[in-house]
Amino acid sequence: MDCDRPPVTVVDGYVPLIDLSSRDSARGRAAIADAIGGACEDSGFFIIVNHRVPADLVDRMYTATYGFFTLPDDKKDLVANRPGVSGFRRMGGTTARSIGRESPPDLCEAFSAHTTGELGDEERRRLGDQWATWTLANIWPEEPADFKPVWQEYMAVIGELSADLMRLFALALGLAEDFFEDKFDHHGSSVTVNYYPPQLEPPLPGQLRRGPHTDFGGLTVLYQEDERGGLQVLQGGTRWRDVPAIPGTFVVNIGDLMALWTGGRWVSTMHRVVNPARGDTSSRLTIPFFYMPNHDAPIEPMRPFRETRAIDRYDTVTAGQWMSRKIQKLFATDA
Ligand SMILES: O=C(O)CCC(=O)C(=O)O
Ligand SMILES: [Fe+2]
Repeated sequence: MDCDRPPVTVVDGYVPLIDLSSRDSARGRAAIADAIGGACEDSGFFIIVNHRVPADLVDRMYTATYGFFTLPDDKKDLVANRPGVSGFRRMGGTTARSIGRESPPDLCEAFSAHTTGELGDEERRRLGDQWATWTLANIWPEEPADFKPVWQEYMAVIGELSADLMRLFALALGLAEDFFEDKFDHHGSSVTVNYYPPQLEPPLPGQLRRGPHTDFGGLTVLYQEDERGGLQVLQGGTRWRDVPAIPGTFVVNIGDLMALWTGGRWVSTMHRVVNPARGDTSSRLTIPFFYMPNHDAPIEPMRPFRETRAIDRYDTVTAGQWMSRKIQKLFATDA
């Protein structure tokens, strides 16, 4: 790309499309960082194109994951999440509870694995003493046969992309590019896939595919199935905007910890996934990679932002405590 051309294309005025192709040159990085900074102050959401994640890897990840979710339930239950392991959940939780709202459970199945999930028991025990998903061992299905290697490859590649996005975030905030490196050098990120099954029955009142929430961590890189939208992001506290599903792109949004670190200058925006129109019985699969900082990273606003407005920290001190509190609410079986 010509670095003099702005790297942003406005798709809908709220969630811009940012072209990452010039990210090898200092000039290109500065222009991209500028576009990212604008988006993160406004909506906290943007879409990336020319991200260099091989299309073939995304295809293999989609195919293996879709293959798993469309197995019979008894096969999926072989790798059901249980104490000490991640894995399959028939119900993806009640996401609205993470923001203190009550609703029927989300119409969603989920499968999770963590970047720390392959460590030995002893090493995982050292990742904090609170209940935490990133201390869970991964559990893998035998079918489809390539599920585990494809997920591992995908997590490594999107982890690298996320680390570079954090370097661009640092530039956007006027910080040294490596500013966030020591906050993510033993990160416990996860892929928690959402499979939204065909809706053969009408949803209950107030029931969504995923209820309103903000993401908890540093940033999220989301693959959404082409042309089957549903993701909406809140604008101005009242207006839900559709996030376009554009083939070959990822949606990136920042999580609560970026908002906390920047003293609220960047926004972690509420989003949700709405149901398809009645009679539309298509399923939808999305693959979010949640880039979570080290569990022991502090969460007070970073030095340049200490004087900006205070935000609710739930009196938590570390990133791990914050994320653990949020995740527990989401999966609580009673409020
Ligand atoms: O499925 C989607 O489009 C988004 C899901 C989401 O917001 C999440 O998993 O945090
Ligand atoms: Fe989300």
